[in-house]
Amino acid sequence: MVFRRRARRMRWLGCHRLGPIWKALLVFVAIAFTGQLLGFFNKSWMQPERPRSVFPLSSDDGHGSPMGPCRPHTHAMFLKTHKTASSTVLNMLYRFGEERSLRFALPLGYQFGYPLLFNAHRVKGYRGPRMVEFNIMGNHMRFNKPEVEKVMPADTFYFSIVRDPVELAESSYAYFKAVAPAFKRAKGLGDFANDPRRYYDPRLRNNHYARNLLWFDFGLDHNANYTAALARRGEAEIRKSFNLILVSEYFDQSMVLLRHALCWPLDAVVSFSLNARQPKPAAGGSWGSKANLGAALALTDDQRLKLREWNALDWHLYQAFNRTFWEEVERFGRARMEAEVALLRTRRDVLARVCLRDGGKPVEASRIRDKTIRPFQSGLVKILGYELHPSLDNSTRQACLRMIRPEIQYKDLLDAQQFPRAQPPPGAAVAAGGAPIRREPLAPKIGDQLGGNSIERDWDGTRLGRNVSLPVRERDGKDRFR
Ligand SMILES: Nc1ncnc2c1ncn2[C@@H]1O[C@H](COP(=O)(O)OS(=O)(=O)O)[C@@H](OP(=O)(O)O)[C@H]1O
Repeated sequence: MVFRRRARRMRWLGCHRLGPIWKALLVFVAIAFTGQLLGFFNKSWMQPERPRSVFPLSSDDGHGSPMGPCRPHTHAMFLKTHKTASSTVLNMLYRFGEERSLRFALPLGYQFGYPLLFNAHRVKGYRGPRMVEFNIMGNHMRFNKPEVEKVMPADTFYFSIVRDPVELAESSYAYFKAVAPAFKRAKGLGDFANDPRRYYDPRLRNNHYARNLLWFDFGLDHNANYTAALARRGEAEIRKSFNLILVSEYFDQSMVLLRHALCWPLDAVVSFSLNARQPKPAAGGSWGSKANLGAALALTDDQRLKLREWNALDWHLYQAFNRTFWEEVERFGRARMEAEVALLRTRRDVLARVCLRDGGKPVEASRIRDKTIRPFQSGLVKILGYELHPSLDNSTRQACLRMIRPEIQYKDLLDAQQFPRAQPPPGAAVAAGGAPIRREPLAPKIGDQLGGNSIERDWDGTRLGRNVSLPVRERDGKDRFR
């Protein structure tokens, strides 16, 4: 009976008359249609003639909710605060700008003279106040608005990101243990939290990593004694300068707000977490050959409270901007936010399946076969990166590579694109994306103590120069002048 009905239906559809070629065609159309729905084959992924990105260039890429008639912002300044997921945000800016051939305000080394206050002359290619149109600025700096304004256009969108200071302290301790004297001397973060003043000398270079790091990055005095009035003044100053402050703990919601503020397509804010630490080992385990780092980072509730007090200025900022953030979400609409976050996560899952090996899990640098995409390593813990799926076609590979290329390598690539005449001679190391880079990121050599180092160096040891002759580090690690 059932079979008879099915046979009748097939006859009605005319399938019995279809030859094998028509059947194959039908199957192909069905696959292509499903692919479209899932976003695998949007226009940019299908065009083989030149490497394209996963991101179509309109503000409405068909994946997110429609953006309406707004025009995408192309003047953006991101204050890259430390240990706040800022490398993940910077990667989005890099991708967005690279795909649209926007001009980046790039540092001579890898940071804008950090930890000194920002100065416009730190920007490669700067020729005087607003002489050159820069679109995007986002490398680490200690914020200094009047100098930034010399570089960026008047209609620039300013934004930054904050994180709970206790989580931030943990990340900072793990990463800067070897360079911040206050951390170096303590047995562990708990030990430091018990009595920070015992370890902390405000005169020593790099100790800013150990106290009110957000406050410091925003250009404020991080050693000032906390008072409510001072904290409110600092907060007000930041509010005057910035259009939006994101919150690391609510990264996806932050991306939705950012995308709407900038009128950017959904794909521009879909990302894989970069610069993540290897997770803490289970009790009794150890991290590699080093001491038990799990114990070094363990904190009691009391120690967490003490860290909050020690970083009281940052705690104030975090609370204030967290409140504002949720007010923004309220204005945006809670239900609308939930729907957009769900879309963003679905899209990230799809891209992870397409792009990444091991189901998209981040892996230790040493396991990444392509050495040119290994992330920079620092401190006590292993910083994780990604491996690309081995069987990607060229254009898909280029698009995926953009999403996982570590910060240092990406900066080198953009630098080479913006200053093509300054390329190193043939034979220098070439990154996966075609850019010359150092073979492997070098260990950081941050200047020791105040006044102890006459040659000015960036955080990673790069010797800094002026715009006239620019030092580059070649594959052999020697500085040469371009
Ligand atoms: N998407 C997303 N959401 C939440 N958290 C994220 C995300 N991406 C990166 N991270 C975490 O951010 C920490 C690294 O921060 P930064 O990239 O700012 O570090 S750095 O200052 O540039 O070295 C680092 O934190 P820890 O793992 O606690 O060290 C990353 O895991």
